[in-house]
Amino acid sequence: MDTFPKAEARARALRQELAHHNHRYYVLDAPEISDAQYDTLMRELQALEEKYPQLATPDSPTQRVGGAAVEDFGQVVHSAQMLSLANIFDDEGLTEFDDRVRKLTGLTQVGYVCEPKLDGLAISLRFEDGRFVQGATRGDGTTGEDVTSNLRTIKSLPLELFPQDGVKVPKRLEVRGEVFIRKEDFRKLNEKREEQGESLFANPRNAAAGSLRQLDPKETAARPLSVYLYECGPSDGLPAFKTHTEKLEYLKTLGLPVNHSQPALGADGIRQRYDESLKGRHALPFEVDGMVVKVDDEDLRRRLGQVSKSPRWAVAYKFPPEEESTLVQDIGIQVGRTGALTPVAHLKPVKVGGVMVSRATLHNEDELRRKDVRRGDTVFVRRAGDVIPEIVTVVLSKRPEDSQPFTFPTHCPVCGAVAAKDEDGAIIRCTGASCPAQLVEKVRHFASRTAMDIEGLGDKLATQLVTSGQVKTFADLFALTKESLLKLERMGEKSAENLLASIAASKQTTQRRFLFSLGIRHVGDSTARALAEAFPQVKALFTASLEDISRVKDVGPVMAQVIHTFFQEPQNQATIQSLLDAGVEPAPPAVSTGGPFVGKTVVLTGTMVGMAREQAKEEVERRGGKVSGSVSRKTDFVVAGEDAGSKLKKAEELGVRILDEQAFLQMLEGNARA
Ligand SMILES: NC(=O)c1ccc[n+]([C@@H]2O[C@H](COP(=O)([O-])OP(=O)(O)OC[C@H]3O[C@@H](n4cnc5c(N)ncnc54)[C@H](O)[C@@H]3O)[C@@H](O)[C@H]2O)c1
Ligand SMILES: [Zn+2]
Repeated sequence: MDTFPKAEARARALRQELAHHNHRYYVLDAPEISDAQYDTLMRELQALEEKYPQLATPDSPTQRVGGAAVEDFGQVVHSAQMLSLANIFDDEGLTEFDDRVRKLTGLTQVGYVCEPKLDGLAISLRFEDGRFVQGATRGDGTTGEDVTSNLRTIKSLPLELFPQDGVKVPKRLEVRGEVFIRKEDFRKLNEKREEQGESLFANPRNAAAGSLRQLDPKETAARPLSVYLYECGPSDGLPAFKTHTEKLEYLKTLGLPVNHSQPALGADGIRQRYDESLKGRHALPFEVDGMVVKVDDEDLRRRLGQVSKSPRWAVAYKFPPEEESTLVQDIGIQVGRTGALTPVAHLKPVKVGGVMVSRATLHNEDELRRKDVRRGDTVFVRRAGDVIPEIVTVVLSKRPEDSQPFTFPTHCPVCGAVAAKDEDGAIIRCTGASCPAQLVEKVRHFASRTAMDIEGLGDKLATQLVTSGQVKTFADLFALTKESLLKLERMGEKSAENLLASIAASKQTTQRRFLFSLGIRHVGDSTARALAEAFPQVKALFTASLEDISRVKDVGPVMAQVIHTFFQEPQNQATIQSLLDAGVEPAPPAVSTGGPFVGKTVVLTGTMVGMAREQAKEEVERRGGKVSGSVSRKTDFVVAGEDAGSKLKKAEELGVRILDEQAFLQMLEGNARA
């Protein structure tokens, strides 16, 4: 049970806590907790003050607007107070609001307007004789900060009013609205800050506030801010508006950027608008944290008046939060199907965007390092729409003193093989050929047509074999039995027999196919061929040095490193050994010790009908010949296709032996082992 002394102590603690968060939010633009968490604290204090009215002090955060104006800026005393809005969070709150309005006005149905609640910061602008003369932040509602020079840098804000035909420029106009930053601009701004090693903004609202409240207007000019206006303050020379809608129309005729506003009749009309705007929330180019509901009729507004810090005629109907702060309990490494090691933050579970979130990906090592997320950190987590949750920023002010940067593992946490960086430098991958985390993908590749060519072993079967535990390494494929295969779902006798036959047939393979099937990163078919030629025996690669491998045709330094690491890995050596033990016989490429091309220099000219130039070259080289680009006395044969020109002529002059396509093919076939 609540007792008064306990409630009093709690209220004092809450006030202190809220004051701290107000300072971080309004003055420093660097909150430590999410808006939803702040709202929860606020509601707890409000409930206590309602229960024990003697606890409500005039300086309680429940009674006051925003935070104090920072003195570094000039101060502006508002000609009429700038208020906050009361919040509602659910349908019950909406019904209460509408009931109260109807009771106070005596109406059975009230006309409202609904507007996006822009998530930025409130400002007040003054135009005199059509010229923009002063702009201020809300501050504590009574006194704001003079940010005139900064506001001048906002491109969408006219510095001079240009009314449409027939509309008179008011003598003095005060307008109120919201400065905000578009999502796209926010993303770019944070990217730029990241590049420059500056701290990131937790969300667009803090980015907008931080950008507008710069002491140097040049800084503000570099930040892409926008502004929408939604209210008039005390002015001189304005028409008398009957409704809010009329007022907004008028502001538009003056050339001012005005917030969207839509009519809604009664609570049901509001409900419909709320559903629509909740659905349309992500399609908007700017962040909204709710919908503002306002009584449309200006006269009714005057009758309803205000309570301590908010008008009675309006309310902010908040959306479910998409951003929360929480604790990083641990950072783990996930190994994906392609072997990529992905850091994942394990979070203290928190509800974001309507679902419980306990994990957030950190994408890769670079991202982790850039954001410098550590165990024990408090972070802001976002989940907008269906997007996967992500960590936006770390709350540095809450980082534990003994915190250590996360060190990325050098070995795969699943199988223990060395983890190596991709050539593009972003992704770190496990190099283990039998790493269970990557096995499905690897088995599928192993069996594919250009690899071991095991017919019938596609993605689906590979998944079944791996998840059923029948295949833990490639070699297990050769130990499969009909009996074990029949245990798999939807596997019939016939398909099992066919599969076993095609597995058995695959044992007679070539060194090229075998090397390709191992799934070494970057080793495609042609690299496999070059490797096979240089290393006809696979086990020679276990002891090959990096230099040996670099000498292979078309193998660059990055690839050489990958290949070297692969064959050094004991796990991979074991896999290869067990494949050989299972009876796989990779035939070395045919090395020609005899035949018409050994040691001969060949020149190819003209167009051949049955074979591309590249292929003809390979065929000659495979038979121990050399292909040269020009004809000389050292040339042994010239192969002349159709339309052969000067090279053919030269060969004739020099008396070099000339082959037409037909003769060339016959010579190839005479020594035609692939
Ligand atoms: N995370 C934190 O630490 C922390 C600290 C303090 C405040 N806050 C957040 O700020 C809120 C309180 O701030 P507040 O007093 O500015 O109230 P508010 O932001 O909930 O609502 C009032 C404000 O809404 C804005 N607004 C946007 N669109 C509008 C429209 N179409 N018509 C009228 N006004 C519109 C105006 O700036 C107005 O001042 C809290 O509920 C919380 O969400 C968070
Ligand atoms: Zn692994």
